[in-house]
Amino acid sequence: MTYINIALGKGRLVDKTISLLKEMGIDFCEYHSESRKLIFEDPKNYIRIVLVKAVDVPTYVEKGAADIGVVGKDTLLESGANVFEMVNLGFGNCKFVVAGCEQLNLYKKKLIVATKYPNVAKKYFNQQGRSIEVIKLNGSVELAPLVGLSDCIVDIVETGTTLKENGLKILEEICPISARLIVNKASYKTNFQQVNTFLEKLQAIINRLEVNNP
Ligand SMILES: Nc1ncnc2c1ncn2[C@@H]1O[C@H](COP(=O)(O)OP(=O)(O)OP(=O)(O)O)[C@@H](O)[C@H]1O
Ligand SMILES: O=P(O)(O)OC[C@H]1O[C@H](OP(=O)(O)OP(=O)(O)O)[C@H](O)[C@@H]1O
Repeated sequence: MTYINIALGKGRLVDKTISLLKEMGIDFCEYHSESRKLIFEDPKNYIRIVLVKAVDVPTYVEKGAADIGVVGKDTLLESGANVFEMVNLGFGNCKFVVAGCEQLNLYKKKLIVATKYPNVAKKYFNQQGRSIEVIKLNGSVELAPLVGLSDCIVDIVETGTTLKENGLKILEEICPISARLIVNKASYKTNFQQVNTFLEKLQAIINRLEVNNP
């Protein structure tokens, strides 16, 4: 048996992922949320987790540094990584939207869009034949239209609190988002049995949780 390496983004998705793994009988006894350690192992189950920046999860998996990754659909779409997307984990639910001031004309000639997700934004507008100028930001994106940096934003919305507190509205919905389990293409072939057993166990737990929590 070899270890299965799982890349997890340090951040919002980590606790739910570790709880889900625990339901599967996989336990990283040394792990706690304040730890600065980046690798944890469950030697009984041959599972190792590596904690990376959320945006880097697709890279670790595509390049084979991890066999499996847990990543938001937003990050996955933006990365365009060449990986297998295998399971919708059903948490980390939010949605991609275009947001701005209520009276904004989204069809104005040169729309300036601020976003952490330039590829997603370009694809969405270009598919509709609308050309945009993208300004790439790394956070606090809601600020951009308020200070005249952009006309609107493409970002994720969960509760809507950030938009509301900054006087912005959802103008268009792009697509729903949730956490996804991704698999390296080579690992899926060369280590099929071990990876597939893991996926089957995981799917069974997700099905059970859905039945108990519809
Ligand atoms: N407000 C939110 N509500 C629900 N899910 C969210 C929210 N923000 C992000 N997510 C989901 O959780 C994933 C991980 O978010 P997290 O904040 O940990 O990383 P990040 O967005 O890359 O942030 P950072 O730049 O701080 O590392 C996102 O890719 C998205 O799928
Ligand atoms: O609808 P809400 O529940 O308010 O959540 C949405 C906010 O959460 C994310 O930001 P994050 O907290 O990751 O901060 P960031 O500005 O650094 O991206 C996202 O970019 C929104 O700003």
